[in-house]
Amino acid sequence: MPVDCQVATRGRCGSRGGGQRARGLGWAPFLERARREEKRAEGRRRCGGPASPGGSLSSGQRGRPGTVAAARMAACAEAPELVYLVTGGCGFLGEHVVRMLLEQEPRLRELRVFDLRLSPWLEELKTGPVQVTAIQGDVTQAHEVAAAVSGAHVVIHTAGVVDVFGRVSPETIYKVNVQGTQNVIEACVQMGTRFLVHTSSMEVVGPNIKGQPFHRGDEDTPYEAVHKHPYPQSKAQAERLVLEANGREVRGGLTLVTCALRPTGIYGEGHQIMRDFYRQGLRLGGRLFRAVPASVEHGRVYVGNVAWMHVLVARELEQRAALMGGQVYFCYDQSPYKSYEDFNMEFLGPCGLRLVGTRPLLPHWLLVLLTALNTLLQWLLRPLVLYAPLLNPYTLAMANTTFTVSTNKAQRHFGYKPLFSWEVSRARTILWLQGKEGSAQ
Ligand SMILES: NC(=O)c1ccc[n+]([C@@H]2O[C@H](COP(=O)([O-])OP(=O)(O)OC[C@H]3O[C@@H](n4cnc5c(N)ncnc54)[C@H](O)[C@@H]3O)[C@@H](O)[C@H]2O)c1
Ligand SMILES: CC(C)CCC[C@@H](C)[C@H]1CC[C@H]2[C@@H]3[C@H](O)C=C4C[C@@H](O)CC[C@]4(C)[C@H]3CC[C@]12C
Repeated sequence: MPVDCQVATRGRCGSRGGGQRARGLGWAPFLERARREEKRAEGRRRCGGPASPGGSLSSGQRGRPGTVAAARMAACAEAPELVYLVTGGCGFLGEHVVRMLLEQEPRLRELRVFDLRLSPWLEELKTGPVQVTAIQGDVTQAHEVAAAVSGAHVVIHTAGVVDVFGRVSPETIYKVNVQGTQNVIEACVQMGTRFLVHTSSMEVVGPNIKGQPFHRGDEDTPYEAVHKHPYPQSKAQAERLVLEANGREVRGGLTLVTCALRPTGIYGEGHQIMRDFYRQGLRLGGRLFRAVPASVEHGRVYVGNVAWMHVLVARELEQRAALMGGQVYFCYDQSPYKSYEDFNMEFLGPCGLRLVGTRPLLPHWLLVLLTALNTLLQWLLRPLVLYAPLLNPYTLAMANTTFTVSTNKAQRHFGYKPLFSWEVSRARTILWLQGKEGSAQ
């Protein structure tokens, strides 16, 4: 249920600037409510009033950074005001999607952020021109999802359990990732919400259990997608549900338009595994030891670009429903193709760490033995303590198997171009790692 709801004092049709990051919530509630009502009325006068969820989205602003104010003005002149729901909006990716929407979607009236655990940074967003509604809820609870979806024009479903370390039971992974996604679909159908963007994963494709390489493949590259691990299995099942739901009739008689995005390994501000490697390196006296060959390429993509792609897809889904509905898109940008460890060193190096060895220090068979030992320990210790190291048979196979994408499908279908260059993505990630800057906690 909505636990809070706030509209800021600036007109929704006015310039946005960087105002979303402003702090300070010291207004008296009644004064704020009055201003809110006044602004709403003004917005309605200037923008022609809100539309129903089943109504038209009226596309148009294929916004690039810096054009938001103009786009907002233009949007207000003709478009309805939109309500977006982001599930998992307090997660690593979710936070970036939320911030990106506030910066880059000029037609936004209300942004609902739905998550199991709400983050404190949501507070600062409530001082901007868009109504940010924080909803503490669980995607496995159909009624909670339905209540959150009710009245939304677009749902961006990023919520999920991301676990390849054995921290979460397979049952929970399935319940959240598959049943949760089904609940989101059913809520859209019941509530008449037409546009659903789902965060899938490259792991829906691979690496597969045979460890076959996928070298700069695209969405049509043939690959034997066979999984045993609960996480990729659940993501594959969820993606299938989303794609199959495309074209279903929603309340009001219109059809549901769905789309799935498949990021490769995401990095950027808020990436906890990167931080874990950083801390581990510091503990080891500023060194990390190479474990996988430098020749293995592992696909990575900057979180800001993944968020940007979500925002663009959501924006373009209506106008290009016939083309984009039921489609999958890999998330890509200009991040270089490198091994998992060499890529991490792009950030950890400038933070003072060193990767020791030009070749893996331990022979592969020993690493495999270590992963087996970790699996055994995890099982033995389970009744007493959760032992979930980074290295297990699955993560070793992932790091050891070339899996990179090279595609321009998103560009062809909806004009996607990365918003952040590799240099900027790298610099922002380094600053965050050093604790100097960055939105994600
Ligand atoms: N991190 C990656 O490298 C990566 C790569 C490809 C795809 N993805 C996908 O992107 C999405 C987001 O991943 P992330 O890395 O940001 O993970 P994350 O764990 O940081 O974020 C997931 C969010 O979902 C929320 N959530 C979990 N269970 C929930 C429930 N039952 N109800 C409501 N909210 C719930 C969590 O509280 C969290 O805020 C996931 O669907 C994941 O499969 C991630
Ligand atoms: C040096 C290695 C042997 C140490 C182990 C690295 C391991 C923890 C890394 C390697 C690959 C990583 C995954 C990959 O980037 C892609 C995804 C897809 C996404 O949907 C969820 C995250 C995940 C699984 C990364 C998790 C961490 C992995 C396994």
